[in-house]
Amino acid sequence: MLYATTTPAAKRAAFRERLATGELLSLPGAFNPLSARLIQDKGFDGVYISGAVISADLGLPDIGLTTLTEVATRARQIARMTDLPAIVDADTGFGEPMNVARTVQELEDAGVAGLHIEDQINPKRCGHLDGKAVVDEATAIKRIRAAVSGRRDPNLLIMARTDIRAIDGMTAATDRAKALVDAGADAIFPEAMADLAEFEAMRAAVDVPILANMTEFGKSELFTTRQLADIGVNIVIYPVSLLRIAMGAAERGLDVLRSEGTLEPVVAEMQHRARLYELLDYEGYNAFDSSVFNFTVAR
Ligand SMILES: C[C@](O)(C(=O)O)[C@H](CC(=O)O)C(=O)O
Ligand SMILES: [Mg+2]
Repeated sequence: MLYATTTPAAKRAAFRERLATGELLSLPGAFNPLSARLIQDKGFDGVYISGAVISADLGLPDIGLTTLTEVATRARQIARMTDLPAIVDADTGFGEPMNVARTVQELEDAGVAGLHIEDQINPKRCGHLDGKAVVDEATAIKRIRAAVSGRRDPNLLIMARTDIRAIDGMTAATDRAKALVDAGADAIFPEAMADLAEFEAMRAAVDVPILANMTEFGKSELFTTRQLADIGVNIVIYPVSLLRIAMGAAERGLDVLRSEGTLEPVVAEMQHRARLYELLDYEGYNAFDSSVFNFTVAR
């Protein structure tokens, strides 16, 4: 009932323990708090909170228009609804190194288990678009150092994302990743890897956990969890997938309503009211309610 009961500190500690096993942890992107519950119910290891989804949800493109306040608010709403650890996309950290440190504290207060800061210039753009640019190594390092110094819970996972592969190639990407690990990054998110061999090269270059971004319609092929686990990837995210699935279904439903004047043909595809109530734990609220109202006080 209400929010999940696992504390942010416990989620962070549990996430660190799971990561230390070396197994592949699978994190679908929650496009709202309710979908975080579904992700937990289906037995995934964590939830991802995507910057692209937060932007799209507001009707905006993913080009650095969202504010720290918007991202932290959404992260808090999603993270508190699940016992799973949540990893949030902090884009470029919302400013200069001092701002990055504050971003980390705000997101830590929002209850996430980890976050990633990328090395794109401001304003950033989706990592799978062409025409990106990255900052120099010294600036990228400053962002990660600032992030690490901002954190108060040592278990908050600070992940460095590098977008340099699409600009300067794979050697630049492994060099940048090593420098970011030396700067204190707990994990590496190598953006827009072209194939499995590139993930393998990244795996060989650093000895911290690495993340694979299995976003659809992007620069990477969609590898299976088996393929990614076999080469030692530690975290896989499906950042925008649930939003794409839901929006695809919504579009098809609206077309049916428009053409047939009824949604009857698509009712079977809808989540049933009973299932929604199960996810929302109506039962729990009923029990709470009756315990309040059936309460008798001895005089
Ligand atoms: C992971 C990502 O940063 C996100 O915001 O979810 C995006 C995903 C996408 O646009 O498909 C990205 O830059 O890869
Ligand atoms: Mg993003």
